[in-house]
Amino acid sequence: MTEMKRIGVLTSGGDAPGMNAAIRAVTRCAIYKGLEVIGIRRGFEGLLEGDVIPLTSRSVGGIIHRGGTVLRTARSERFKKPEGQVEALDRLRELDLDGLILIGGEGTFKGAWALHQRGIPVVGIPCTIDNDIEGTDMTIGFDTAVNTALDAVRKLRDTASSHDRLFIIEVMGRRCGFLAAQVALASGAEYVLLPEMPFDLDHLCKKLHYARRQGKTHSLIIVAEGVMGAQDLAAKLKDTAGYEARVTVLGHIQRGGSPTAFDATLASRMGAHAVKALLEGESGIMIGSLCGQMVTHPLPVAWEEKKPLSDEVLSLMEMLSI
Ligand SMILES: Nc1ncnc2c1ncn2[C@@H]1O[C@H](COP(=O)(O)OP(=O)(O)O)[C@@H](O)[C@H]1O
Ligand SMILES: O=P(O)(O)OC[C@H]1O[C@](O)(COP(=O)(O)O)[C@@H](O)[C@@H]1O
Ligand SMILES: [Mg+2]
Repeated sequence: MTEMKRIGVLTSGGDAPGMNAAIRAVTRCAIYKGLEVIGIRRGFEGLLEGDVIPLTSRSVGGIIHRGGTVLRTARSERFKKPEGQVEALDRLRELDLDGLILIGGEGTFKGAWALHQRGIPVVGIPCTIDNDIEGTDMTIGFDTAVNTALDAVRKLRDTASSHDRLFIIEVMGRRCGFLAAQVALASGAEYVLLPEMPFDLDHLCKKLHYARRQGKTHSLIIVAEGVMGAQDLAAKLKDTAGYEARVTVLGHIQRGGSPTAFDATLASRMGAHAVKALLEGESGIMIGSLCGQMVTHPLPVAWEEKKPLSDEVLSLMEMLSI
């Protein structure tokens, strides 16, 4: 095992609130343990270009509460190819880095695994508003995104109830519905459409008819972007059952803003645990938080096992939306 002297840290994939808190925790814990820290800008793309900056305790000051990522982020097609990975290896050697901490989602972890297999010690910190990573109850950024979307949905409920209207609200989630399900439950929406479940227009129309018969004068439908666009859903409801719906697409607003206390805390704990794991000689692993405890798993856990939606949450939605 090489003695760790100098490590790198990068953020990659979609940004998420709490990325800065994680960068700060990694940097300060590493410096506390006597390491030098190099920040790599714009994820794998910046790594390929050698776009780096030394990080100090002071340079990561004043960022714990800020959304986005001071290191910036990117999605890099070049790095996905073996030639890109070999090039990245050369850059890492030139930079004289003994290990790398990668903050991002499932795609970032696949990239981290490629580097691990090529002999670079890596540790992944799960950070995405999608919460679609197995091995951790929560990813950094998810709680903030839920609260941001919830705040918007509550405002829409005000106007929906004042005008006796049906609203369709589209939230992020191309392949997973954690955000949609949690926002729907917490906002008291009548219906939620998730990528994990088959779309059933007939069932939706029946629920809306039933709601009206029960005396409900307004309804909220949450749809994850991966199921279909909110406009398309509104058109289907109009064509099939004559429903007039107002549409709101929350979009990238869900990715910004200050991290909640939960996310800033999770990011700080995961950042510290990542440095500890790297110093203990671990590699090819991700940090997780299970039942409040910091844990580690091999990186492939993140994509080989699909994180299931909670049946309890789904059946509760069904019960509470009558
Ligand atoms: N299979 C893969 N092999 C190597 N690198 C990958 C792979 N998948 C994704 N990546 C790298 O990770 C980056 C971030 O992944 P992406 O899926 O965009 O975001 P996230 O990490 O948030 O899920 C990609 O742009 C790419 O450079
Ligand atoms: O910002 P982009 O590139 O349009 O990507 C949008 C996607 O990124 C996310 O916000 C976050 O996904 P990742 O964390 O996997 O990058 C998804 O919810 C959304 O589908
Ligand atoms: Mg992802």
